[in-house]
Amino acid sequence: VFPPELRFAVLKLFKRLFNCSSYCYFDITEIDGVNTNELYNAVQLYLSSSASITGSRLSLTRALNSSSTTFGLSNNDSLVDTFNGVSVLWEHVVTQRQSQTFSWRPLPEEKRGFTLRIKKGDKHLILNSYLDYITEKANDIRRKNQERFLYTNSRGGSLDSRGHPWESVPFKHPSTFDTLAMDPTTKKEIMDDLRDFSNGQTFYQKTGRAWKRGYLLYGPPGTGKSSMIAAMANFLGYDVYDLELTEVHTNSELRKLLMKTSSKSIIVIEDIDCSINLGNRKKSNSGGRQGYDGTPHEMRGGGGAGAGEDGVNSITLSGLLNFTDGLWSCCGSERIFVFTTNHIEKLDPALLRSGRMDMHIFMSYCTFPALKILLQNYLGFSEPDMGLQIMEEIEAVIDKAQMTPADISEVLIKNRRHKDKALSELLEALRNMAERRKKENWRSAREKNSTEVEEEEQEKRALENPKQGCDEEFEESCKKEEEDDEEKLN
Ligand SMILES: Nc1ncnc2c1ncn2[C@@H]1O[C@H](COP(=O)(O)OP(=O)(O)OP(=O)(O)O)[C@@H](O)[C@H]1O
Repeated sequence: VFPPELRFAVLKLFKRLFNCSSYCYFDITEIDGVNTNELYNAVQLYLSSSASITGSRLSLTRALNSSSTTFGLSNNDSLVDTFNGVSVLWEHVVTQRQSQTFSWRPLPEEKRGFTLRIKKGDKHLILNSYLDYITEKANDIRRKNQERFLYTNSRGGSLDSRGHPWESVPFKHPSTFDTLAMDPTTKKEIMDDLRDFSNGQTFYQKTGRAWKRGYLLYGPPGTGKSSMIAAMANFLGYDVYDLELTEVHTNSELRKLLMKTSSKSIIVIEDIDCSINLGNRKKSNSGGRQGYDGTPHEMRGGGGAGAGEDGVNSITLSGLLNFTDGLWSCCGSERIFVFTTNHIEKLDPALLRSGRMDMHIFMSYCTFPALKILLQNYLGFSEPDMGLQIMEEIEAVIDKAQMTPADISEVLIKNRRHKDKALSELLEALRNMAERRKKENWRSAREKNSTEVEEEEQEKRALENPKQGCDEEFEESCKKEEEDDEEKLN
């Protein structure tokens, strides 16, 4: 007759009334104010794997695309765990959130939490060490499972059923630093830098710096920027937050998203030049550019629908920099920011200034050392194969061809069962491409030349007929004055 929530609440009340003298209770809620409570996640993971646990009813879950099954406590069920000879009781408390509850943002329909019951006499003996043990165990489990997630911000800033603004799927990108074709020295530098960063807790504490690092990956499409991010995540065992800026409409939305990211994560903004109008600076009267002044930057391509001129409703470059640099960037630790762009020349110098992005990494067209890595991975090449005559011919042409690793991979995949055919097709593709590049360079040089000649001729004409030039200038200045007057009148 009684609904389960009521039954549970009455039972809980009774239990507390009768046990109040001998037990104490600790509530670990899923959402702590605005932040996800990491202890809740740790307890959930710990309970899902602890062999010492005995429970009669467990819930089994397997995330979409995940290979592992986890079990946990069913809603409003309890189980006993033992630590250092002391028995404790865990209850998983799930209640419906009251719809009339006032909140500044939509909250999940269900309120979840764990309640830990410990005998009062045992509290001082185990509480702290038990919670430390659980956190450590949960981290071990995560590392062992290599379970990492790829998060993306939900469309239009909506929240999922658990009140998270990020949607997640298990992250299983196979790219590693071994599979990444790039200059070995740069690769080693990046790996050392990442290693130093993840082992650098004491250093960052000692120097008073936020434990975060920024990388800017730039280069033509298909040179491996996304693959590099995946390799970084796999190398460090971090989660990836793929931040779709066009779905974020205000700086405060951006801040909230950042607050909901966990530590040991890589926050990625791909194609930064397309996501936010970074070229927007104060224009002088003549239309020329002035330095960055923090004025609002509207979203490009309609992504910032509803973005207002006053900056209330739009992402600004300063907002983005606060996000990576300012106080807000420190609301978590051990975080890496990665921006990618195909057009570094379009980026605002404010983003490129030293201290903003710690490392600028150029992802170049395929070089010969990078090609060797692709050949090893795709065709199983070994050292003796590298001495083949055709390799010399390839080496001679590869830089001129300016082919991306993505294009070269395509040729190799197609012929992966026939090494010789793969190499000869590759050489042919490289030669064709080198020829095309030569023609393109020649054409653009010719265009440049003809523009220069035209300009020279114009100058010559102006010198020969100075009056005409003066008249034109005079006319131009009159026109400008008229325009200025009109503007003032308006
Ligand atoms: N440096 C590389 N090493 C190994 N594989 C690569 C490399 N670059 C590209 N590839 C291959 O090409 C595919 C596309 O590369 P990727 O998406 O990483 O390039 P990108 O630079 O991020 O391109 P875009 O700028 O278009 O997003 C990858 O799946 C990978 O197989």
